[in-house]
Amino acid sequence: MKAPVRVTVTGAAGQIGYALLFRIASGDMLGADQPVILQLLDITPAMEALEGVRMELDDCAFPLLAGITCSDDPDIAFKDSDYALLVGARPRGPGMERKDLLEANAAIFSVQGKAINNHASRNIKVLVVGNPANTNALITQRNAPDIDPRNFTAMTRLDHNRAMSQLAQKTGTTVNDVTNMTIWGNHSATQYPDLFNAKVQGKTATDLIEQSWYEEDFIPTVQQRGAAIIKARGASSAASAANAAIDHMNSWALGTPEGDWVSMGIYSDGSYGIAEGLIYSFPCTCSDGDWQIVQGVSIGEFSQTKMTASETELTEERDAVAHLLG
Ligand SMILES: NC(=O)c1ccc[n+]([C@@H]2O[C@H](COP(=O)([O-])OP(=O)(O)OC[C@H]3O[C@@H](n4cnc5c(N)ncnc54)[C@H](O)[C@@H]3O)[C@@H](O)[C@H]2O)c1
Ligand SMILES: O=C(O)C[C@H](O)C(=O)O
Repeated sequence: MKAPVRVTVTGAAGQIGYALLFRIASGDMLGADQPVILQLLDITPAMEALEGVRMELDDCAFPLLAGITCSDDPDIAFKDSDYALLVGARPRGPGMERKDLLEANAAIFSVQGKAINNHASRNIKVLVVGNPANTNALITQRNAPDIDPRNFTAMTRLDHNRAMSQLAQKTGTTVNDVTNMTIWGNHSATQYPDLFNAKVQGKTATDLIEQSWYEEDFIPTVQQRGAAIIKARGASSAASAANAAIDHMNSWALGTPEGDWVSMGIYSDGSYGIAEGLIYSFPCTCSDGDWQIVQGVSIGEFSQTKMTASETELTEERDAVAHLLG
């Protein structure tokens, strides 16, 4: 058996937390041979509810669960942490865009970035789920200057998975037939799901569908899926968000399959002309616990316009939180 790793989850008493913790503890995220110590963070008024979640985790008798701590202090929750899932943040309600949460949530991530910088493992892998995820990841990264910026990522895997399902349904196939999906940009309504490079049973997706469906149905459906779920459920996505967080960390830690890639919001190195230092979603392969941006993906005029629009939005979000960027 491997030595246990420390996994911090913030917002652990919330609805995504409830769908996430049991899957981490059962081995879905880091593998069936990797014990975990859960370090759970929430705010002081949520401590009693968090204690209830801890009791339920105990009651599952997970063989891989080597310990649980619950705290309202980020300095304790991030101590020696190897993996961190930053979920704790306010969700949006009907009629809001995710960037409307910036003011309410941004301060959380500057505090947590500092705690990570001061207390976490130098190799920590951080996934930001709390919205607006890309810019919150940027704030976290900029407040942790002693840690490699590559270790800070934002979740666009839910959008990636949504796009795969929509394409599979349209082409009468299953998600097992869909590869090379890419979400470019921000986890927002400007995100760009790219079907020019996606494949269904090895064939280019855009050869199998009409351009009108792509532009008028597929892209808006993927872009607006979060809002559609809020409208239908009266609460934002939780189980599918937790599932995507598991997928993101699993790919990063254990690798992506040969010939395929995943979408990750990562620190831009200037690839595809995207401003360096933004947290932007790119196609990525992962191996040996590290990610690489897939190079040489073909970008036509249609794609370029949409990729730039999302980059512009991220630049605006970054400028709006300049005071928190360390
Ligand atoms: N990136 C994505 O794809 C994606 C998908 C779904 C939801 N989200 C976002 O995830 C976030 C959480 O959603 P939820 O449905 O679990 O919300 P929720 O309200 O059910 O839970 C949020 C939890 O965070 C806690 N919290 C608040 N401030 C905190 C702080 N400073 N430190 C630690 N914990 C804190 C709250 O007490 C609560 O327990 C929201 O911002 C939501 O918009 C992102
Ligand atoms: O849409 C939201 O606000 C929640 C989440 O980001 C989602 O995409 O489901």
